Amino acid sequence: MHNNLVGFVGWRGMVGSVLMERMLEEQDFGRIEPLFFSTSNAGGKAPAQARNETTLQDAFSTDALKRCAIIVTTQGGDYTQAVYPGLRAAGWKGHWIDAASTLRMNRDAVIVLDPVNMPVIKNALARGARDWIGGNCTVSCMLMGVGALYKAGLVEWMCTHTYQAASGGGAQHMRELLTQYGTLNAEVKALLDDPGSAILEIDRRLSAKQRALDGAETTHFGVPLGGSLIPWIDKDLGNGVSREEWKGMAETNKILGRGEGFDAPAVAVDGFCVRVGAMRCHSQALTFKLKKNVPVADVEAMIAADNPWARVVANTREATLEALTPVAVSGTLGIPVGRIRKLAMGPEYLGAFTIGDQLLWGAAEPLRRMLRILLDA
Ligand SMILES: NC(=O)C1=CN([C@@H]2O[C@H](COP(=O)(O)OP(=O)(O)OC[C@H]3O[C@@H](n4cnc5c(N)ncnc54)[C@H](OP(=O)(O)O)[C@@H]3O)[C@@H](O)[C@H]2O)C=CC1
Ligand SMILES: N[C@@H](CC(=O)OP(=O)(O)O)C(=O)O
Repeated sequence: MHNNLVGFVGWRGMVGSVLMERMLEEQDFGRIEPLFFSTSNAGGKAPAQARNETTLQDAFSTDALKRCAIIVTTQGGDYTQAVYPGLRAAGWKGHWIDAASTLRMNRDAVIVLDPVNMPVIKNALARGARDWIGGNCTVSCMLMGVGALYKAGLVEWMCTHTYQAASGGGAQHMRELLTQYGTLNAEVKALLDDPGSAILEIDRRLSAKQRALDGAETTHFGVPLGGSLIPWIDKDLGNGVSREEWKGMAETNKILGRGEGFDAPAVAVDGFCVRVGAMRCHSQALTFKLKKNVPVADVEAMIAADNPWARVVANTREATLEALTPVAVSGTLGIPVGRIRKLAMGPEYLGAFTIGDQLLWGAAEPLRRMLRILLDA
């Protein structure tokens, strides 16, 4: 095993491309010798970041993968399932950093989000852990925003209702959403151009077109998302809960070092996960039952002080429209938390709204930072 050889699988995909961009911005490639893999073009030319290893390696070759001290994969769960068990069975003892959910709940795997769970990561490093998995995008973005309340032990339970972007499904889903918007616009364009046209006629035609969108325009979402929403994300667990909703509680607690396998009891987290027509930011409306009545100003101060990316947005209309929308957040590492206020149910009930770019903190950034942690260890 070559000491600073870091393998990258999935680097040209959507999450992988965001990871490459961030690594270039942070000059991470100066610390490593990258080895680029491909599932479709082994033997081809590696990207410009390659230095000595300029040929794409076969991502299914255990021998090629075994050369790496660290493997970072953003290729997806099917790839992890196909390759990881055989690689470990072949005796590979390197570090595996992965965006996919496949290994997340394995006993020995750590869900990495170091601004929130550095102690959990350090403990795992000390006991020789080697599997470092990025969390679900909604969970990671939420904890980057309001992790301070969990760290302070203030949360009795949390209910989250999400507004998740098309990008969570992948690049093809983003394209499909935009295609739908285009088709719908074209359907009513002439009426829109005529200021005297009747809005109910526009609405009637639009609804008819949405219902009539052909299969080619709903291949990925299954139904129209443009001008609509889909209150189900990921698999049906068969008990009325979607897999995305199940991850909310399972992953939040695992990231925080609570629940099964840890000494601290789990915090109840539940709610509904909804796909909306946003591009790459996941938004969430949060309801907390706090263990005690904490003044809003104290909550705001804790969130603002927790990490350099969480930002409190004043609970005013003007500030909300300026800073608390997917459009304002997209492509940035900032995690705004706004609409912070006490709810009518009582002084322990707190509401908040938070947004995160699900390709940055939701996917690529925790992996990039875990690589740095391993390089610094
Ligand atoms: N999308 C998301 O929001 C999140 C995704 N993840 C995880 O990351 C995994 C990868 O997601 P994502 O990046 O969206 O997947 P992509 O579909 O964008 O990329 C996955 C792979 O597809 C291959 N590919 C085929 N055609 C193309 C093309 N035209 N352009 C680029 N790549 C192409 C590439 O492999 P090759 O180069 O080998 O051909 C690439 O690495 C997911 O399966 C999931 O496990 C995790 C969190 C969030
Ligand atoms: N399921 C998320 C995206 C994702 O990839 O999540 P996970 O990494 O938990 O499978 C979404 O659709 O928005």
